[in-house]
Amino acid sequence: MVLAQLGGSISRAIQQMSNATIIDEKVLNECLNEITRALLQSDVQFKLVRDMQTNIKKIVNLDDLAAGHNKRKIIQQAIFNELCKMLDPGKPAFTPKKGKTSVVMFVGLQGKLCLHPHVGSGKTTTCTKYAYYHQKKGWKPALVCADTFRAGAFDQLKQNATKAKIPFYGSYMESDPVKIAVEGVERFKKENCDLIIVDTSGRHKQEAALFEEMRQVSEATKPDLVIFVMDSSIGQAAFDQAQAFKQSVAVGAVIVTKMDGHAKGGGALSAVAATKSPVIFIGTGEHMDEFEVFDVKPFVSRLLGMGDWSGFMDKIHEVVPMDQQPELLQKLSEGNFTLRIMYEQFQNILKMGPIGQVFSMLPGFSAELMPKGREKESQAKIKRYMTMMDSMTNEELDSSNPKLMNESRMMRIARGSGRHIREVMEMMEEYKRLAKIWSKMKGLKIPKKGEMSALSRNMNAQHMSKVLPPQMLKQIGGMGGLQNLMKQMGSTKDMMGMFGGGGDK
Ligand SMILES: Nc1nc2c(ncn2[C@@H]2O[C@H](COP(=O)(O)OP(=O)(O)OP(=O)(O)O)[C@@H](O)[C@H]2O)c(=O)[nH]1
Repeated sequence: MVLAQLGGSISRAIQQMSNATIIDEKVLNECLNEITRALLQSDVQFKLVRDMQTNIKKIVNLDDLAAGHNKRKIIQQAIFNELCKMLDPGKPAFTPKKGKTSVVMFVGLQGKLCLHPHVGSGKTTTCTKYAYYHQKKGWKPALVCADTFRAGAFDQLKQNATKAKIPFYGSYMESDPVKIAVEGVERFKKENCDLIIVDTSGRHKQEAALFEEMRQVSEATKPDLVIFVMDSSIGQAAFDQAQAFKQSVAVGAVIVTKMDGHAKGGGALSAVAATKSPVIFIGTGEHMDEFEVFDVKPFVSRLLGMGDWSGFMDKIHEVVPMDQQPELLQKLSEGNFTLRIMYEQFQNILKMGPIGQVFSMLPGFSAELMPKGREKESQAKIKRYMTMMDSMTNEELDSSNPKLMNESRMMRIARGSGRHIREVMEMMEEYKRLAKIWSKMKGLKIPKKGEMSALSRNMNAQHMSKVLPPQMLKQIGGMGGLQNLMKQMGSTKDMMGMFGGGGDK
């Protein structure tokens, strides 16, 4: 079961429970059993699932709930909290500091239980993604290839590093991974790199030999952080594998790769439990920038189909150039999504990568504009749209009234750009679709980065109702239910917490 399906099953179970006129023990048990089934099917370890069920039952004591309490809300919140707890080991991972040298060692198994035994966990790719992510933020990362077992590992790292313009170290001749690791770390310390990343072997003749090698590399390089890289498709094997690494080296964080694939994602939860370390990033594709910071609450919100405002805002900050941000956010909060804004955003997309990532974070919105695996086609489409928009007048670009674009205007644009009128119409449909989504931002106070709580303070039920997916709103009991809920919760901040946007970052 893919994670999205897991989310769907859980949401359905909650929905079914909410439809019941009276929520008694039987209804609660049915709901919990449904959720348990979904989690087990997603490869979450049995013990974790059982504990979660017990905990929810403990928190939600139906008899104790005085009449008038919102049982649904309590149960829903309990499920949300328990899922968060599963993914949050309670202590944050070591975070390297810019300008201060840190050594980060990556470990992970090739994964003989993977669907494709010849494919690695994605460790080497992830090392580069991690380096690239930090480099974009002004760090001076460097890559060391201490995988001497797999022929081609150094070439792969070299290729990736060269593409991203990140210094690297490795050897075709030397067969001692410890020696290479130490030399590489020494060299980059001298060169004042602040993030020295050591990639290690993922396969060996025997697993015991691999773990011993990890122990030696770790002892010799004294990493500040050891990151366990796990393929999201390893399933139930995740717990044992993660635990085996934890016993050899001090794993401090987890990165789950291939979250874009068709794998069951539940193993991630098990890896967290086995290593008592948080997931810090997830890999969402083969490209360098398909790498996302992992935050528990927004993730669970997204999992439950509740949308992820904070991730969305972060993406805006990442994708839109700094100097354009205030202006764009201002325009959006006025609700005027013009063709010119669309044009400017297309420019950003072409510069920065798929906006599908951004839109997929909006509540109830899937990445239709840039479907996964069809990025090239989508880019060509965007370029085509931009050529057509180049033939538009300022009046047309700055209007937010789609009625302005009558047939004769569209004919002129088609002629001017050498495209068919059908294509201009298609673009206008795309514009209307985007405008509709962005119009939900109208009147919304947009926070600066790091001011998420400002957003929540300024959210009222009206805004909330606009951005929540309709099925969710129904589940809460429509506008009235939402207002009640917000009153009961005292502040909208808690509400946003529940929907994934709460708290300062
Ligand atoms: N779809 C998808 N593919 C990924 C992701 N991360 C890595 N890959 C692909 O997975 C394959 C294996 O990645 P590698 O980085 O070579 O794996 P490795 O773990 O270093 O391999 P070993 O050294 O053998 O352990 C490559 O084809 C990568 O492009 C991801 O997040 N999504």
